[in-house]
Amino acid sequence: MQTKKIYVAPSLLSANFLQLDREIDMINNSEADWLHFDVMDGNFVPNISFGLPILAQVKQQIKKPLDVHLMITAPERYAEAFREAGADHLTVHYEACPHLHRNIQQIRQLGMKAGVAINPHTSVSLLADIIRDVDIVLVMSVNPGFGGQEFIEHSLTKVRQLRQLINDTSSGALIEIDGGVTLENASRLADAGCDVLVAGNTVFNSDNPAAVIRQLKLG
Ligand SMILES: O=C(CO)[C@H](O)[C@H](O)COP(=O)(O)O
Ligand SMILES: [Fe+2]
Repeated sequence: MQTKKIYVAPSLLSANFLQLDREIDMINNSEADWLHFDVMDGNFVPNISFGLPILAQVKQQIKKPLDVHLMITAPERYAEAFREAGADHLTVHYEACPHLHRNIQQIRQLGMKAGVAINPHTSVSLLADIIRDVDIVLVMSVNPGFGGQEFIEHSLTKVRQLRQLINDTSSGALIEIDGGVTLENASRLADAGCDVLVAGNTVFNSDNPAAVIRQLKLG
């Protein structure tokens, strides 16, 4: 049973886009901490979602920090544009960044919190030399590209390894888990060391999204 604060970040990917106005109001009036915004380019991942113009409009109405997850190749090309469109946190993929340290510096210099995401096959040990420089580590617990997939159980081991790495290095990074988060696995994720739960399908495809967000926060 965990007692620390758990952040909940509903993922807009599973929202009803014909009723975005209502969905954003629901988030504003809920206990959600951040709004998670998944950008996919059809190249790094086999799907295309939404991008800068939508983010800029969402920014006008949302009252919570915008947590942008870039699933795109060469994300450094767009860091400044995402800042201008309203991103508060910008997370790039380890697998998409041969110059990750430079990319993280760029994001921080632009005034955003900087995150690194790792795919299910990417080892936590590869983060040893960047862990002190990031604000967020996003552990993908499904293969990126789609909402509503099944949680990969091995992700729990990765979260425990990451918690150990963060403790050993006195890093201040938050652990964010993304993919297949449900009311059933939330407490195990919190106990393993997660700080932030991203949830798309579980929140937006429920009868009472605000109540689900509240329950997820209890871990
Ligand atoms: O990054 C993502 C997909 O690549 C999404 O944030 C993630 O899949 C959330 O959706 P769900 O909670 O429905 O699994
Ligand atoms: Fe995501």
